[in-house]
Formats: sequence, structure tokens, C-alpha cells
Amino acid sequence: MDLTGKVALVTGAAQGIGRSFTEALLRHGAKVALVDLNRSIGEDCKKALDEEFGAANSLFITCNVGSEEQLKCAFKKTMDFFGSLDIVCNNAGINNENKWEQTITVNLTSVIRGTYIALEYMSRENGGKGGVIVNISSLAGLFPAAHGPVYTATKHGVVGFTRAIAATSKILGYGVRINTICPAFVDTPLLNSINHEEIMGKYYVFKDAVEKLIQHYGILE
Ligand SMILES: NC(=O)C1=CN([C@@H]2O[C@H](COP(=O)(O)OP(=O)(O)OC[C@H]3O[C@@H](n4cnc5c(N)ncnc54)[C@H](O)[C@@H]3O)[C@@H](O)[C@H]2O)C=CC1
Ligand SMILES: CCCCC/C=C\C=C\C(=O)C/C=C\C/C=C\CCCC(=O)O
Repeated sequence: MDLTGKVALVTGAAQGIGRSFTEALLRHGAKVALVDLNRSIGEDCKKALDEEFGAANSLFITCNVGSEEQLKCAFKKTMDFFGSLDIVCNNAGINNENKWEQTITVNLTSVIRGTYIALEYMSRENGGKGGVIVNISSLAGLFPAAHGPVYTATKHGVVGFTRAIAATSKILGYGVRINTICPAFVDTPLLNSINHEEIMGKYYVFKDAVEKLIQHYGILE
């Protein structure tokens, strides 16, 4: 797949799955805006990518995707810097059953908002040239995880929203392909959240059950 000339925006790009998406996009020739809350790991990540892919091919933008203003600003900066937008990956996510309202904001609201902003730029309805949106859900978007009811709710929400808006895009001729991905366990810092009682709250008691699930499904690199 040759993505030369394409511009992508990835949220939660500084580490984990988002960083892997970013590297894959750069490897295939795209230019990428790395959008992340964490400035320190974001800048380290950008520095490492510059060495491999060249500094002109990526842009790091500090942004809390939970803020409407900051997310809109991140899209605008990407357009101003690279001049177009073809691929958006709404990937940023957290697991925090104690701060469950924040989990909904980051995992679901920002994915919906990120999709709508992306469509403003890319949909043929708005004079855009079409493109691709990928929203990151989880196996917990397809099956209930007793160990994380709100995490599960947000990921089911991402699946439902993405399936519906993909159908809308097709019917109304937006020219934008919209998909969701539902990975099982992946070896990233997020996985470590299950070891923290202050994050898991009362669901911390399921720690051993989650470990068994991890053994059952394995851990993706
Ligand atoms: N690690 C896993 O086992 C799985 C993860 N996922 C999903 O994949 C996505 C990425 O997860 P991981 O790479 O594992 O997590 P991670 O914790 O390794 O990386 C998440 C990145 O998102 C950023 N982020 C968090 N909140 C943010 C915010 N409000 N604004 C901007 N950036 C923010 C973090 O700074 C971090 O760089 C998430 O949506 C997660 O739910 C899905 C299935 C399995
Ligand atoms: C699942 C509780 C929260 C764990 C948060 C840490 C990592 C996140 C991983 C995932 O997003 C996806 C992994 C698996 C989903 C878990 C369970 C689904 C239930 C499947 C089953 O019962 O067989």
C-alpha cells in the first residue's frame, strides 16, 4: 500500500497502539500529525520518528481530546501545516472505572467528536475529497467485561456509532470509509491499569479473572 501524498491524524499517538499506527503510516509514505495529551512522551516519540522517517513528515500536537476546543484546534493545525487531510485514527483511550465520566469523555465522546470534525474536512458533502476514518474499539466493544463496565460501555458505543455513521456515509455519498477495530489484549501501558486499585475501583477484585482472560486470548505485540 502506497500512502505517498496522504496526510493522517492519529490521536493517542505518543505510545502504544497509536504509535504503532503512526509508524505504519509513515512507513507507507504518509505524513502524520501525532495528537497526544502527554507532551513529554510525545516529543520523545517525535524525535525517534524523525531519525527514521525525517522531521518534515510528522508533527506533534499537544491536545486533550476531551476538550472540544483543543481537538478542533489539533485538526486545524494539521490542515494548516500539511495542507490536507485523508486519514483519521481516533485511537486515544483510557481505562479508569473510578473516574468513569472521564472514561466516557475520552473513549466515546472524543471519538464521536473526532469523527464529526474529520467529516467536516473530508466529506464530499462539504466539498472534501473523501478519506478514511478508523475508530479504535476493543474486544470489550463486542463482549461484556465484568471487570470494566464503563470501559465496556464506551467500547460498545464506539462500535455502534461507527457502524451507524459508516452506513450514513455510504447512503449520503460522503466518500469516507469509516471502520472500527476491536483488538483483544495488546502489550501497552494501558494493560497495566488492571494492577491499580485506584483505577479499577471495586472491580480490582477481578484482577485474577482478567489475568486468566489474558492467558486465554494472549497478548498482541
Ligand atoms: N492495550 C490493549 O490491550 C487494548 C487497547 N485498546 C484501545 O486502544 C487504544 C490505545 O490504547 P493503548 O495504546 O493500549 O493505550 P496507551 O495508554 O498505551 O496509550 C494511549 C495514549 O493516549 C493518550 N491519551 C490518553 N488520554 C488522552 C487524552 N485525553 N487526549 C489525548 N491523548 C490521550 C496517552 O497519553 C497515550 O499516549 C485505546 O482506545 C484502548 O482502549 C483496545 C483493545 C486492547
Ligand atoms: C477488560 C477490563 C479492562 C482492562 C483494561 C486494560 C486493557 C484493555 C484491553 C482491551 O481493550 C480489550 C481486551 C479484552 C476485553 C476483555 C474482555 C472481553 C470479554 C471476553 C470474554 O469474556 O471472553
